Amino acid sequence: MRFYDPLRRPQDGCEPASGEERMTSAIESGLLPGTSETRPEGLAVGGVLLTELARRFGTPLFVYDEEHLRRRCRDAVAAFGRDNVAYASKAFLCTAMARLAHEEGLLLDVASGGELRVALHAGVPADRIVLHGNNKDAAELRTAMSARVRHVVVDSFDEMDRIERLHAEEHLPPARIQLRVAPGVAAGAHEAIRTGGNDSKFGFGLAGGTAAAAVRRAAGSPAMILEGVHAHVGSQVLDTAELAAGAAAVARFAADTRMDRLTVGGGLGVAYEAGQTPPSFAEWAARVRTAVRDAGWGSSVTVEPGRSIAARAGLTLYRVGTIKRIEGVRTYIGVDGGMSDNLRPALYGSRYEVFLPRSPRAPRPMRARLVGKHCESGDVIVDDAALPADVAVDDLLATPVTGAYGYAMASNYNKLPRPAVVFVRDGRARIVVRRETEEDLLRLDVDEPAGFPEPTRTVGTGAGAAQRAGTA
Ligand SMILES: Cc1ncc(COP(=O)(O)O)c(C=O)c1O
Ligand SMILES: N[C@@H](CCCC[NH3+])C(=O)O
Repeated sequence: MRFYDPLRRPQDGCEPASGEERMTSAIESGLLPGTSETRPEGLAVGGVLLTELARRFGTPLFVYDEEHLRRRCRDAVAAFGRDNVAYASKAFLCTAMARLAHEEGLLLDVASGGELRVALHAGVPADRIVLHGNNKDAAELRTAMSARVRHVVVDSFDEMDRIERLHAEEHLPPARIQLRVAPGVAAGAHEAIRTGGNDSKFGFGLAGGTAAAAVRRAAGSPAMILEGVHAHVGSQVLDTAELAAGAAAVARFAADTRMDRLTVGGGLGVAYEAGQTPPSFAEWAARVRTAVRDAGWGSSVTVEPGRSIAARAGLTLYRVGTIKRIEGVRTYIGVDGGMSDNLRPALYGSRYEVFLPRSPRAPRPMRARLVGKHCESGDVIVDDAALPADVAVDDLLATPVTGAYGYAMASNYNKLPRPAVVFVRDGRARIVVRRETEEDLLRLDVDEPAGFPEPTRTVGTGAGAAQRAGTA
């Protein structure tokens, strides 16, 4: 399996936009959040000027258009039906986001104990939460079973062992489960985000009868109430036929094994560059419905969109700090964030656009490489950025469509504090995740003189043991 090839950078499943499309202004690009508007002073989202947000909250800054998020949630529910949409919170999660998705009638898909904790903290009822993970530990399962989450999506026989132990030894209630199946169909913009093939760490393979064996085991266990099957083929999929193929494979299995429920995962792709047109929720729903019906499934289908809910609702604001022109080579524009707030270009070769919020209608004839401030040449945010010609040091820049897997995958590389996240709506901005401080960066450090192993705890004899114990 080959993931990242810097010499042959894959994109997000789309052809790169043509030269002409890359000239389009921010407003014409179709990439901005839904409530974006131009004012004489520049671009406003949610009724608030981006320049004003940067002034008040600093940069880098994640800005989410709350109305856009809500509209996407509603569109998804309209396409698939109430109780048939779970927001895949791995795309972007904080307390406010969990609450928003719940208020809009979505279930919440969480993929770890940490995500589960945030969802419960936000007040999302356990019976609206579905727990995923290819290697859930006993603590995660304990929390989920005690809280009685809607479903634990069981991924392996080892996980079944743990669930049975928790039920038998700690008398936890039986878990309502779905079985995650690897349908033998993989899709997605990059090898690293394709999940549904036979060669996958996720789920019970349909191939070789493993999934059928999992059904038999779960059905016979007092610790599990088997309610359905689940499959997810991959992420950033722009061809709904691929999503439908995965859905059909698992639908056939669900029908054959007489399941009550069928979940076909997320994966719907979004546009990252001007000129790209991703499918709508309605198109996805129509395609999947036909496919599962043809495969013999007569009931409703649940989906788990993450990216397609959150991506376009969010953008990142950066401040330009350096501009380096190398005659005959290229121009580098350095900003105050980088791969610690957007890992996707480095990880998947993903492509983005960049705009100047002070002039959202300006054409973008200039070419430059937008880079971050990390100690790494691969710290590229936009490899071949199109920008207005007058971009200067201290300018504010915006990269749209960073609402999914941006903040979610942020790190403290080079000890950069993670940015703040604000929601904007009706002319008001509210911080939903505060900016980390340098104090936060020290919070987990332990600075005590005593080390391990302690000199008195010598194990075994001889010089080697004494050396290991620190007494030599
Ligand atoms: C099980 C599962 N459901 C849902 C999603 C969400 O995918 P996306 O953000 O592509 O919609 C993922 C991630 O790919 C996933 O693994
Ligand atoms: N992190 C990936 C998506 C992973 C999907 C989760 N299963 C991305 O940014 O594209």
